[in-house]
Amino acid sequence: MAAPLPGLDSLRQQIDEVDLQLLTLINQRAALAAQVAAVKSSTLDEQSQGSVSFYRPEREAQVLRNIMKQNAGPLPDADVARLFREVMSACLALEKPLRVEALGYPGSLAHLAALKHFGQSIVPGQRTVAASLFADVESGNIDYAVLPFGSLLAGLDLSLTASAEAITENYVSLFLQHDVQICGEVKFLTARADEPDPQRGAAQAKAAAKSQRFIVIGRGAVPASGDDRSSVIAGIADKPGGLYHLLAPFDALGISILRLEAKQGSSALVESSEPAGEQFFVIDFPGHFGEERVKQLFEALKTLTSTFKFIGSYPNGVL
Ligand SMILES: O=C(O)C(=O)C[C@]1(C(=O)O)C=C[C@@H](O)C=C1
Repeated sequence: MAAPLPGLDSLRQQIDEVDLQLLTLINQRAALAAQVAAVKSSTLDEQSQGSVSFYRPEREAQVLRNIMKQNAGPLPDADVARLFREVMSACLALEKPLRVEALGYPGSLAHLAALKHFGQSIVPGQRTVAASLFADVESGNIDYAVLPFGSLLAGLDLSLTASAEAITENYVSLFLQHDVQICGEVKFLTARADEPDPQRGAAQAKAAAKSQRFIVIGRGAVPASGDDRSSVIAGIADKPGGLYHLLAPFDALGISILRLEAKQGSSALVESSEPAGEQFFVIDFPGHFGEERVKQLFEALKTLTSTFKFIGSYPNGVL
């Protein structure tokens, strides 16, 4: 015969006890984070060129990956990661509340992506013009911005995100004009690949699920997290074989390409100084700018391009 189930009152009493332990532990953690802040403030951070970076995306990615790796259940990895995401968000807010703005209206996907990436304890904002976000991140008016990026733009539900005018603004020219870097990516699955919408079919649902990607832009480089990707903008003369030659160093150095996006009609994108007929590519690949192989790649790409801009090494999205 099965052992009798414990009574409801006894179980709730145990939950109360565990909650108190959690409360103590969470506050212990917050007090440690406050000490980290004091240490950071007392040592100028080279990465941030003189100002203190309280937000450390590489460390946050490591913390969340570790939690997911150690998780023995019964809570699923994604749920524990979300809970720890919020704990870290509150700890960081104690160090310094971050001002994070999203490209989109309140409740837009970009806004939700900002909360997903940074947690609820940020000072959120949103706007519909990408250019002002780039300028304000660069000047320090805001700490970070979250923007839809890449092939996402094509399939995005405009009503959920921002005006068509805002999202078709060209990020390539903005990255070339402003000293900002990608410091994180947020994958946002609006349609789950395993639950296809019968109206659209499994293949489209999968494609849609994959396409929802946002980037976080900030100032300064992000140290390696151990599982990183990098992005560059490469401008080449728009002629046959150009892309073939551009990709040769990736092959030679054994670096795979995670994403390649062409920006056509580029002569109109960047203000007058650009040669007519230049074609831009945004290329994502695995690795961090501090790795020897990636340094060699950059040297090779510089010799093959009319415009070359490194736009960030950042942790592969965890949540
Ligand atoms: O490790 C740090 O640098 C911290 O500031 C602590 C902490 C955390 O709560 O774990 C908080 C904010 C950072 O973004 C990363 C991690």
